[in-house]
Amino acid sequence: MRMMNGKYKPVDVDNSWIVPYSPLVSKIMKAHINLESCSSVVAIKYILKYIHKGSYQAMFTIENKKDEIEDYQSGRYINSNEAIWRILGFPIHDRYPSIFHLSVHLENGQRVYFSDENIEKKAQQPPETTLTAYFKLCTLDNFAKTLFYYDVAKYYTWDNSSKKFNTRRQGSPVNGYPNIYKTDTIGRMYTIHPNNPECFYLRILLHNVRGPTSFKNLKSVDGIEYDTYREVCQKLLLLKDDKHWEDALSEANDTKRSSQIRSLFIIILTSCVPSNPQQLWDKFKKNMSEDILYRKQKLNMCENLDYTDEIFNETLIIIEDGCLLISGKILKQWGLSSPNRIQNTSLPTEILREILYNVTDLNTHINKNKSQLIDDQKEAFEEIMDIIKIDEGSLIFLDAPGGTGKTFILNLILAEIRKKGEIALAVASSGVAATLLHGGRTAHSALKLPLNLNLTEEPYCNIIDNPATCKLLKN
Ligand SMILES: Nc1ncnc2c1ncn2[C@@H]1O[C@H](COP(=O)(O)OP(=O)(O)OP(=O)(O)O)[C@@H](O)[C@H]1O
Repeated sequence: MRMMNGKYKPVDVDNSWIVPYSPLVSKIMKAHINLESCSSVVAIKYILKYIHKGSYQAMFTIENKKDEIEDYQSGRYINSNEAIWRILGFPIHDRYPSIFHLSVHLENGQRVYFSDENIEKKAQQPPETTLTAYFKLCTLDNFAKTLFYYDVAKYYTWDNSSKKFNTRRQGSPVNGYPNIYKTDTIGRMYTIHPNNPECFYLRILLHNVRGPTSFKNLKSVDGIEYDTYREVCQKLLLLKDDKHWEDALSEANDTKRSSQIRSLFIIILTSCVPSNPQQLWDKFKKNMSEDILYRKQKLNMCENLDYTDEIFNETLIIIEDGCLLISGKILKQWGLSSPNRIQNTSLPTEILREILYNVTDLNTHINKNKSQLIDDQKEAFEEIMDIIKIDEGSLIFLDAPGGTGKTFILNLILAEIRKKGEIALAVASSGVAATLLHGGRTAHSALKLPLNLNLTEEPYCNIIDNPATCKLLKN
């Protein structure tokens, strides 16, 4: 009976259901054998499938789970292919050529396992790794000096107990070096992700520098020692240029705002492994700082204010904050100079506003107006300048009838002081008066004078404890 569409259907069983038995063939082959003639296209199945179909699958349970031998024997399923493979004694598995793993780490950056008992000893003398042993080998062995790190396993074996490389005793001899034998062993350095930049560049150097004797030695090229492995890679022209990143930033510069260019730079730094971030920064720092410059120009009411180190420093702080957020790394780890965060807090716009005058403009102003001074003005101007030069501090009252040139002299004095990069705080009692003085502000604003003296018993200037304000007033 056979199930079809939910119903049993009767099946006729005839001779075709019986495996044919041929006594003659069985006798010739000395085995029970079943011969079938395949005359249709279905034969292809027998030719291709049965040779490759491999083991059958089986489900089974293991009662005594603690007995590993029993588990193995009960669970092992040997199919015909595997059985014949074993009967004929073919190798079960093979690995060729052998692979030897080589550690890559920064100086004192190797992994050290320690316990409470041996922690001090391990700290004083960390165990050798294949890398430090390779450096030692290159110091002592002339042949090793000719090798790249990845080649060392071909000629030397690693003694794990003494943690050092020994010359091989078997293999093919090497011309010119008696007692050195070569094998096919492949040395594989562990992969280092570019997010670990210095180690990544160290690995590149190990692939390209023969016989280094120390970490320090790897950092030296033509007798010059560099600070970072990245610089050495650049010096040896091992890194690709950053043209495509330059193009990306240039393109962004055509259409994007400064903050967006900064974001792109942050992404390039954290995800794209640029070869020379410093060069990218130098090229695009102005584009990335435009909004900050604009803000400072507005704040200082000075359109001539140009890019300064403080502005770039502020940009770098924003970029570093972005990098920290994405990858937890500071700019120094990409070979960029670290922003000065202290400087940023102690040199705010308050001081910048007073020192960032355009010297050319000031000189033009002085040259134009100084020669116009009349005798009285000249006398007053020179006397005041002399007092300022003595630098002992004093109170000077300049009084004259209205419209006789007091403000004219004051602006000249301000320009004379400011052109030397010194601070001259110009204040006036009213906003209108303040606009007449170059860079003028109201005294109430600059000195935080109390607005209504009648309201407080002991009036005082509300200057908060800010080093920048103190410095400004002191100067
Ligand atoms: N030596 C000079 N040469 C050319 N122009 C001058 C000279 N001195 C003053 N002036 C001009 O005279 C005008 C009045 O000068 P200023 O405003 O300095 O006078 P003031 O004494 O400050 O006036 P007030 O008391 O009303 O504030 C200004 O336009 C100024 O440029």
